[in-house]
Amino acid sequence: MAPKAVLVGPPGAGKSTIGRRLAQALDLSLFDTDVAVEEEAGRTIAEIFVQEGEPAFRALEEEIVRKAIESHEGIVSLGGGSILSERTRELLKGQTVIYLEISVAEGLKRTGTNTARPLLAGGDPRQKYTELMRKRRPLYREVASIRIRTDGRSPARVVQQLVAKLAE
Ligand SMILES: Nc1ncnc2c1ncn2[C@@H]1O[C@H](COP(=O)(O)OP(=O)(O)O)[C@@H](O)[C@H]1O
Ligand SMILES: O=C(O)C1=C[C@@H](OP(=O)(O)O)[C@@H](O)[C@H](O)C1
Ligand SMILES: [Mg+2]
Repeated sequence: MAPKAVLVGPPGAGKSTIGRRLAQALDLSLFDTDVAVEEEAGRTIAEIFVQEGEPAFRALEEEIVRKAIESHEGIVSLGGGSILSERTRELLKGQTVIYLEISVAEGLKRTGTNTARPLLAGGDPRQKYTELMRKRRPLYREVASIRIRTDGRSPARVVQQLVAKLAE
């Protein structure tokens, strides 16, 4: 069985927040791959990055994402960088994939004070986020079957629109 929907997008787009609320609205369960990675590793994502490096994190993430896409029947929220994996992009073909779009300015506001995302830590966050979007925007678009802008829209409004789109 396939998930009802898989959420993708950059850090701060709302994959975890919207995923939780969308699952509630549809009476489904949420599988958040970041949470599963931390449970599997017994450490936080920040700790995995520091202790083992990003490639080790990506390998674990790819495995957890595969299991989620192959077996979770509810809503799946992916980590922002999951789509960097070609194998994951292949698995997403034919799935209902929602790309939560967000501007760099709004993405920075939403992630700004949170230190849990090692990829945005250190250096100039605006430059990092801009560069991240330059690389990833084509990949988010490639895997998406539904795109929704989240700037200036409350989570409740985003969920309302997604429920309508999923019923089409
Ligand atoms: N549509 C929205 N409008 C305003 N704030 C939002 C919205 N979606 C998410 N947020 C806030 O942005 C932050 C990051 O959201 P999160 O769901 O963790 O994003 P992601 O999982 O995509 O990185 C949280 O503080 C959340 O409350
Ligand atoms: O964009 C990324 O590469 C990452 C995003 C994070 O998830 P969120 O997108 O939920 O913040 C988390 O998987 C990790 O810190 C790496
Ligand atoms: Mg998240």
